[in-house]
Amino acid sequence: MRLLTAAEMREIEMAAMESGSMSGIELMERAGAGVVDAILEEWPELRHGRRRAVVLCGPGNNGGDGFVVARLLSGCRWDVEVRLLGDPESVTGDARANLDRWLRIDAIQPLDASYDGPVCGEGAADIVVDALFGIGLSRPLEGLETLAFNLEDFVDLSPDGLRPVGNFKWPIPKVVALDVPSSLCADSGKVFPHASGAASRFRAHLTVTFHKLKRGHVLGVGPELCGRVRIVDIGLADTDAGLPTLGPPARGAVAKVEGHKYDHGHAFVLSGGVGKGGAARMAARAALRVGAGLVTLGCEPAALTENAAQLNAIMLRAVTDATDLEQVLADMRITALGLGPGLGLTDHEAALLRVMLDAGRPTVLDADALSLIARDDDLRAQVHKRCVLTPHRGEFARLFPDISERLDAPAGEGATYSEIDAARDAASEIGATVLLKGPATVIATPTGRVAINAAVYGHAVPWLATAGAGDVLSGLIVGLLARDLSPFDAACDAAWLHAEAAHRFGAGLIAEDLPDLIPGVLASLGA
Ligand SMILES: NC(=O)C1=CN([C@@H]2O[C@H](COP(=O)(O)OP(=O)(O)OC[C@H]3O[C@@H](n4cnc5c(N)ncnc54)[C@H](OP(=O)(O)O)[C@@H]3O)[C@@H](O)[C@H]2O)[C@@H](O)CC1
Ligand SMILES: Nc1ncnc2c1ncn2[C@@H]1O[C@H](COP(=O)(O)OP(=O)(O)O)[C@@H](O)[C@H]1O
Ligand SMILES: [K+]
Repeated sequence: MRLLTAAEMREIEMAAMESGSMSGIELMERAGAGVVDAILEEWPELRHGRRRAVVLCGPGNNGGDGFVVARLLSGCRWDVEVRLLGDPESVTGDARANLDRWLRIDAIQPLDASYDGPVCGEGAADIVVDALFGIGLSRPLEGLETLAFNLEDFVDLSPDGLRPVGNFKWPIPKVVALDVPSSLCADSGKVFPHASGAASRFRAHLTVTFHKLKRGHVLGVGPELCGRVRIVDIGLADTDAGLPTLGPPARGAVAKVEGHKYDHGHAFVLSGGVGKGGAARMAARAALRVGAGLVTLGCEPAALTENAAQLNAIMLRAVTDATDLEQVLADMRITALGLGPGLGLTDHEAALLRVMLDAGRPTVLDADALSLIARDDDLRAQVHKRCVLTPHRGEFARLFPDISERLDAPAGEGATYSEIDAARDAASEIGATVLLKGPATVIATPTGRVAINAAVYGHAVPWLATAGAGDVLSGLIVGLLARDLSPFDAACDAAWLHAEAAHRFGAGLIAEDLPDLIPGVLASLGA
């Protein structure tokens, strides 16, 4: 799956039109027809009976698609009301041609403060089509602040899809967004606010997009606002434009074909103190499950008994202080390091972190290790290019406050800053691979390589929002680093394996389940 920016989509469209293989009007017709098919596939019951649609059209080509949808639904004997935002005279080009075709069928109504909105109750629409703005939206919304209704209200998550009105419960009109819900930035998954400061957003039950997904469908609040997404083929050539989302690791990257255990690397995971070892134990187990030949957990002497009671295949090593840790790491057969989960935040842990970074080996920095780095410039300066940092958004904000501020700002004028930009800038600033966690996890290197694991829509794994899931991810990366994968490949493959394992398990997942799901995932890759 490839994610396009709005500019990439326009380039593809322009190339098709310039080559003469497709005209703009043909593309618009295919887009509108694809939307109608998608609606009827999504809700087959709408194929029967006299149905009603309200189509909200904007002044550009997104509105043009809306006029096509209105015409085609009307051709299916639907009652269709078209509402246009702005002056009809300002509609030009292919959208104008389709507005004119619609005007030969019926009149249009203005979409302004005089309109109360699609009703919910008797005479309500079955479908509300949001064709106001698509990929052309590039600044805060104008002209919509006076609307008396809020489309977000229609996307009611009530399980029966009904809303009480008076003494009755009525079906809620289904909101279908064309290309993107109309306040969503197609490049970043952020929301454009209203120029007036009004807070309402457009949200849909179903978003129908064209040719390929756009970045905004996957990033930020995109998945929340889009509902479900369908992609319509409008006959544009398949190119290698866009950012590919991660797929399964190649068998060669994860299979164990031959060799001694030391040929598959030795991972060393540093644990927290007494009663704090659970997170590191889960990370160590994940490292072993993903194929590291050996895994050793280092802990303070007082925590040895507790850890020994829980571990068998994972070796234990007491680590008293920084000098002792230096001796452990003098063993060059230790090929990857991991620390942070449950580690602690005192000077003692800071000293251990310094030794781990000094070792210069592939190292995963997670959780408390990230917080230690965020508050100590000397430690931060020791981060090197063989490190992988795995912050969630809170840790990211502590580590990269300026970048985080840009990321949190709403969409404004011009290019909008996304998690992709943020991860890339963070990796460049700190000189190491950064994996920014979330439903869409972004991995970036200091040289500008970037990848995204999109656990959204059909691949959504909300059950990963569970304590310790991130600790397991860090362990998977340590295991793959120990096996000599590059920081970027280890982070990418681990992110995919982690989400895939969670997806297979589904509801009820807890972090402890995750390492033991890895063999099933590896087996299906032929490893
Ligand atoms: N590309 C393709 O291959 C295909 C594209 N197709 C369709 O075209 C869509 C893109 O169309 P588009 O480029 O005309 O942009 P669109 O989203 O309609 O918005 C632009 C209009 O909105 C206005 N406007 C902008 N911001 C505003 C604001 N904040 N507040 C108020 N107004 C604002 C802006 O005005 P202006 O900036 O010129 O003042 C302009 O009039 C795409 O999403 C898809 O649906 C399909 O037909 C299939 C093939
Ligand atoms: N809703 C979600 N969809 C997909 N992945 C998620 C979701 N919520 C959390 N995750 C993933 O679960 C992990 C949680 O990590 P983290 O926030 O560090 O938790 P913890 O510190 O408890 O281990 C990350 O890999 C993140 O990408
Ligand atoms: K739209």
